[in-house]
Amino acid sequence: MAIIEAEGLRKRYGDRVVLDRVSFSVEEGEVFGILGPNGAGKTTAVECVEGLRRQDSGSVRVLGLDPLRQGRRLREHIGVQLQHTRLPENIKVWEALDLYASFYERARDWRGLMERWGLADERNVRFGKLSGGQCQRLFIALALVGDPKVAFLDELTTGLDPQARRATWELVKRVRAEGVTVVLVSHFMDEVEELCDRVAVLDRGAVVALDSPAGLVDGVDAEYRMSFRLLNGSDASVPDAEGLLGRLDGVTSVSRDADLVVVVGRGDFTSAVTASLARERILVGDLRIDKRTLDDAFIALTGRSLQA
Ligand SMILES: Nc1ncnc2c1ncn2[C@@H]1O[C@H](COP(=O)(O)OP(=O)(O)OP(=O)(O)O)[C@@H](O)[C@H]1O
Repeated sequence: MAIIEAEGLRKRYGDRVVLDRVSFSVEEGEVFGILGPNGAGKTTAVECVEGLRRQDSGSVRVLGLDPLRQGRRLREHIGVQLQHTRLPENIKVWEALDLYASFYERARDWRGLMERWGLADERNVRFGKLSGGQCQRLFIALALVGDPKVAFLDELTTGLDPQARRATWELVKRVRAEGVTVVLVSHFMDEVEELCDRVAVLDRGAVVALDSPAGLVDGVDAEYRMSFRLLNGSDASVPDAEGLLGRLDGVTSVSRDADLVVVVGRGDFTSAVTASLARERILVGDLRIDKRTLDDAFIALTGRSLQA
């Protein structure tokens, strides 16, 4: 069942089109990613869905409610961690949880939440003294204090060190395991690959693809590479590996440095290469095929790297 339906969202700031007919739906129980480079319109899209910004046109339904006209009712059922959430430096962990719980009619027992999210030892620590990872744990706990059906997590791991990022990923998995649908806004490929069931790729305000991470990788005809070493003896018998392999279907380039051959291509070119090597009785070792990644898919979709 779709828990969120966004249809044809458009938004401009002055002359600048920030969302251009953005549509997606989120199924109950999934982790849905919105992926794109800085400025792609991710936060704008998600804040229209949350009812925090007003789209110029297009419609949104979250849990069957219109976020603009039924915002108060909706906010009882959603949890939001905004991209730039800050709390007063002096507020203690327990005070923040108590405060947020007061915003909801049917809040969860925040003491249990504090235990569950590993914050019990920090209950009296002031916000300004928390580490990056502890802050994220607190923000997730705050997003869950109203016992939401959907949690929106925007750029959750930006600025965290690798260890804290991984720990935060485990928290997101736990949120999902508790039955909460998660909308995760991110500009990190690895995060989306690890956590999301489906992803909308946003580029310059438009959804350029929407699929599972694996589906996105398989769906685009991105180049990838294989490499191998010509084993002793075969080198002399294959003076023209470039010519032999370069003619195969899907191969776009072949380069050779002494006994190391690198073949770049598309589609199922690796089968053609291995079959051709076998036919010519060319022995190879150190065979490596570099997996296509979501980053390759992103480059194929948008013409640029997300990580740049
Ligand atoms: N209130 C506003 N007024 C004018 N321009 C805005 C406003 N909010 C956002 N923008 C512009 O709209 C574009 C999209 O911003 P948005 O924050 O939605 O992108 P994003 O994909 O979430 O990027 P980031 O990851 O950097 O937050 C950006 O160019 C931004 O400068």
